[in-house]
Amino acid sequence: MNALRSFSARADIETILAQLGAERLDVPVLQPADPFLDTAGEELRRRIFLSESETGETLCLRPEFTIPVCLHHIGAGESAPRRYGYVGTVFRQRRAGGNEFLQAGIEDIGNTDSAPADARSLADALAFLEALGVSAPTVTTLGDQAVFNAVIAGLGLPQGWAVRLSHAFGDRATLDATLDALAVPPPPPEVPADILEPCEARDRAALVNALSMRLRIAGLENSGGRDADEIADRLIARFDAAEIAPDEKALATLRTFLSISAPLNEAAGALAGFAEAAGLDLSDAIAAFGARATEMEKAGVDTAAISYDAAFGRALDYYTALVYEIATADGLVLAGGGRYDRLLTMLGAGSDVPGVGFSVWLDRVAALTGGDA
Ligand SMILES: N[C@@H](Cc1c[nH]c[nH+]1)C(=O)O
Repeated sequence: MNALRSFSARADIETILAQLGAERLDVPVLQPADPFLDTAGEELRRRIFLSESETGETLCLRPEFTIPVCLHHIGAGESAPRRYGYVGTVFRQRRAGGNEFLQAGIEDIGNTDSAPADARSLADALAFLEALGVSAPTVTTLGDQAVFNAVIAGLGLPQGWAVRLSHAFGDRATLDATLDALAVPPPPPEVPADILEPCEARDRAALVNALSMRLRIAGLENSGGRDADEIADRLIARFDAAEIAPDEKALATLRTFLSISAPLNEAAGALAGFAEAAGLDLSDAIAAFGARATEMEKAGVDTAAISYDAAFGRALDYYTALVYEIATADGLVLAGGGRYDRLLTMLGAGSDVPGVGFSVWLDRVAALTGGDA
């Protein structure tokens, strides 16, 4: 596998990146950890290799490229759209197998014409795999966080639940657990009387006082743990959650939505049928979805061969709309990507900057093609 890191392998990738119209960008292996911890979500957070600088800054070995590429774009003060291409090692802790993986990809940042940019991203990912010599049939699965969010908004679920569900999208087990919890709200936490009273009254100031007193008595104040404010917010959220009556109809509608699966060229119709039956106005989300599928066709993508799965998401928190993966017939993911329209603002951009991109897992491709990537 050492051959994967060889110069000739990288030179091939650079040719492919250039052919796909991306400019090559190198980003440091050692990155500030906070941007990943804040924006990438739980699944990646668990896998990050953390370290600390002499000055106390928390650093990490880059676990992926999208965030460092966005940070570069912001830091360089770019205002024009750019297409960045990259190749290099990413580091993720795994219980079994290796911890270092070779990735290459393209991030298309600042292009406000979303539908064609999305289409180009998927077409590029497919072309990338073909250029690497992947000839076995692949399976492309597509999901859409924006459609999911529109359904949640249309169902009028309480804000706290909407946020939880939106975060859970991309992780089927967490999503199912959240749906189950929504059906049977958890009982309120058991707390002593001096805490219970302000909780039930939702008297936040009194609750913070009572909690501060207990922390002080226990000698825990300012011990670097969660402080009274944060504990108060969590307690109030748990009391709120316990009081929300389960809305069975909304839940059933949500489950029906999550079971929708159709070839991409029929998916807008399937979504429209669902929206009508459920009495939801999803017209904006469906129009954007349909326009994107049309652009994909124009870009030469066989949309009849792509599966839209309403429950499909990726386990990274920064996606806002399109998500997709290209896998082998037996489910090994070779490439994945999607749109992240809020990520650059979260990372410090002064105005809205849209982005879409994908990464290819070169080690897996090499194992498949028998080549050295
Ligand atoms: N960085 C993502 C893939 C991606 C690139 N751009 C958008 N998404 C990953 O490692 O899975």
